[in-house]
Amino acid sequence: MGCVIGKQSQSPSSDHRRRTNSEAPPDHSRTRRGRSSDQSSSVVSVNDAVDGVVTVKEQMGQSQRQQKARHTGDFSVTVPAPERCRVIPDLNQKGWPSWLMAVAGEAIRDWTPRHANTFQKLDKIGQGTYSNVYKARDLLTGKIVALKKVRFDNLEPESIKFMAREILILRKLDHPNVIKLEGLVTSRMSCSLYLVFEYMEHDLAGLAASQGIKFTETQVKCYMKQLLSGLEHCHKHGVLHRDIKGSNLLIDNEGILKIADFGLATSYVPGQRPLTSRVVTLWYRPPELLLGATFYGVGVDLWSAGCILAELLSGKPIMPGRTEVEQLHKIFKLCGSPSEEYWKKSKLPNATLFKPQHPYKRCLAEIFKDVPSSLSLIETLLSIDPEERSTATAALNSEFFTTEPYACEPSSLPKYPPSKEIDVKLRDKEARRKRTLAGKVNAVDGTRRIKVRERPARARAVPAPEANAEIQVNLDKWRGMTQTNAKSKSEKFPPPHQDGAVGHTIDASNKGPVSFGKSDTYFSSSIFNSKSSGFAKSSGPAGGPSRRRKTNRDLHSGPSQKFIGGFKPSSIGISMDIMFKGKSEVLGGQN
Ligand SMILES: Nc1ncnc2c1ncn2[C@@H]1O[C@H](COP(=O)(O)OP(=O)(O)OP(=O)(O)O)[C@@H](O)[C@H]1O
Repeated sequence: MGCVIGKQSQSPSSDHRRRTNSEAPPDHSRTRRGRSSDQSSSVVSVNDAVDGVVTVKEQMGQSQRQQKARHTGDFSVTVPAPERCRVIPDLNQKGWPSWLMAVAGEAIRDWTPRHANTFQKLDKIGQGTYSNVYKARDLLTGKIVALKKVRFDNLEPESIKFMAREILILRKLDHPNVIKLEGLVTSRMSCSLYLVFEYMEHDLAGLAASQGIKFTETQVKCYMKQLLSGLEHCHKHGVLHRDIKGSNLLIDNEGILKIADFGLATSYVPGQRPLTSRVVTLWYRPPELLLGATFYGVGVDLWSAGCILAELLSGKPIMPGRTEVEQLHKIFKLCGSPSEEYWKKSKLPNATLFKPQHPYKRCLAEIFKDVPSSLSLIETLLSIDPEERSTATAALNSEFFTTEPYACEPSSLPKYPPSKEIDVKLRDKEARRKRTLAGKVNAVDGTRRIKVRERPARARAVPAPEANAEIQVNLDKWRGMTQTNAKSKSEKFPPPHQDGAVGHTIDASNKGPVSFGKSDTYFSSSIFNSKSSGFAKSSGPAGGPSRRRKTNRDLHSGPSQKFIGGFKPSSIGISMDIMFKGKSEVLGGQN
C-alpha cells in the first residue's frame, strides 16, 4: 500500500485552541509560476500509487519542475535530505511518512490514516499552480469528492510547508461558505499528497464565462452574501484568504458558494507582524499591496470581493491589468487617485514612486448608475483607503442586502451544467484547435484563409503575467542595480521578516516618482462605459488571470484594446516612463 488517507479525529476548533501562534507556520507567498505542461503528466493515479507505479512522463517532468522551485526563505525547519520519490519512506505508527511528519507534523496531527484504494479517481476537474484536482468516488460512502493532489518536488520543504499551512488554516475554519477539508491521502511512491474536499460542481469563473449564463441582480446578491459570510467567518478566525477570485469561489448544484484554495491564506493578528505584499491575483489585488504594504488586514479580501461584485454586475472583469503598473493605473482611473492625506498617512514603500502626476476622479458612481442598490457597497469595498472598506459584517448589513430586490435563496438559483474554469479553458482549446484545422484545410484547398473574428469567451479575457515580478524588475533597473540576477535573488531570498517574497526595499537615496506620464492618455478604460455596464452578458471571465507566468502567446490572445503609447500588450507597463533625477528612462523588452 502506497497511500494512506488521513481522517480528522478531533474537531478543528479544539486543534485551533491548542495551537499557539508560534506554532503556526511562517507566512510566505507562493511564487506561482510556470504551470508547465508536464504537470498533468506528473500525476500518478491513486491506484497507480498504491501499486507503486510511477509513469515515465512523471520522471521526465522532474528536472523541469525542479527549476520552478517555490520559495519562502523563512523556514527554519530541519527536513530530511531530499529523497527520490520512488524510495519508500518510513511510516510512523499512524501511517504517515517520515518526510511529511518532519515538516508538516502539526498539520496532520490527530488525523488517522485510511486506505487510498477506497477511492476511485474519475476525472481531472481542475488544475492549479501547484496541484491538480480530480473528481473521485469515496468507495466507502459512495460520496463524490474532490482530490487535490499537491506535488512535492524532491520533497522540497517549502512545498510541504505551503500545503501544511493550507491544511492548518482549513482546519481552523468551519462554515457553510468555506470549503471543508475532509481528509488527506499521501503517496509513498510519488511524493504527493491528496487533500480530500467535498465536491463542488462549478466555480464562479466558469459560470460567469459560460455562454448563455446571465446573472440577475438577486443572483448576484445571493452569491455576494455567501462570499461575504464566508469572509466574515475567515476574518473572525484571524484568517486572511489573500486570493479571492472567481475560480476560487466554488458553487455546488444547490447554489451554495464556498470559498476555496487557502494556499495563499495566512493567520494574522492586526499589526502584529509584516506580511508579504506579493499576494492576490493581479486583477483582484488592492492598491495598498501594489504599493508595497506589509501591514494590512481584512481590507485586502474586501477589495477583491468588491472586484467580484463589480464584475458580476458588469459582466466582465473590471480592472484586467497586465502588469502591476497598469493595474495600479486602472485602479486610479476607476476609483480615483488617493488623496494627499492618504499618500502622507500610508507611508507605503512604493507610494512616492507610483503617485500619478495628475489626480484622477473617481467614476464608480457614473459606471454603476444603472444598479443603484449596489453603488454604496461597491463604493465602500473599492475604497482606496483600506480602512474605509470596513468589514465583511458591515458589508452584509449594507443596503445592498437590505433593500429590494433581495438576494434569492441559493436553492432557487438555476441549475447549471458543470462549469469550471478548466471547462472554459478546454472549450477554448478545442475552438482554437478547430480554427487551426480549418485554416489548414483552407490552405490545402487553396481557398483564402479568412480571419476568424469570433473568440470564445475565455480568450477574450486579458491574462496577466506572473503578477509580482514586474514592479520589482523596474525598481531594480531604476535603482541601477548591478546584480545580474537581482529579480530572481529577491524572489529566492526574501528578507525573512517579510513573509516570504517582498523583495527589495526602496533605497531612499534613489527615490523619485515613477510617472504614468504621457502614457496616461493612452490607457483605455475599455471595460467600462455606462452603456456596457449593467447586466449585459458577460464577455469575459470572472476568474481573472492566473498567477502563473504567461507566455507571449497568452498575452497576445487578449481583446483588441488601446495600448499604452501604442505598445503591444507584451510591453505594456514595462515601457512606462521612469522619472529619475529629472531624466526620463524607458524600460522595455521584458515580460
Ligand atoms: N472541492 C472542489 N470541488 C470541485 N472542484 C474543485 C474543488 N477544489 C478545487 N476545484 C477545482 O480545481 C481548481 C484548482 O483548485 P485550487 O484553486 O484549489 O488549486 P491551486 O493549485 O491552488 O490553484 P490556483 O493556482 O489557480 O490558485 C479550482 O479552480 C476548481 O475549479
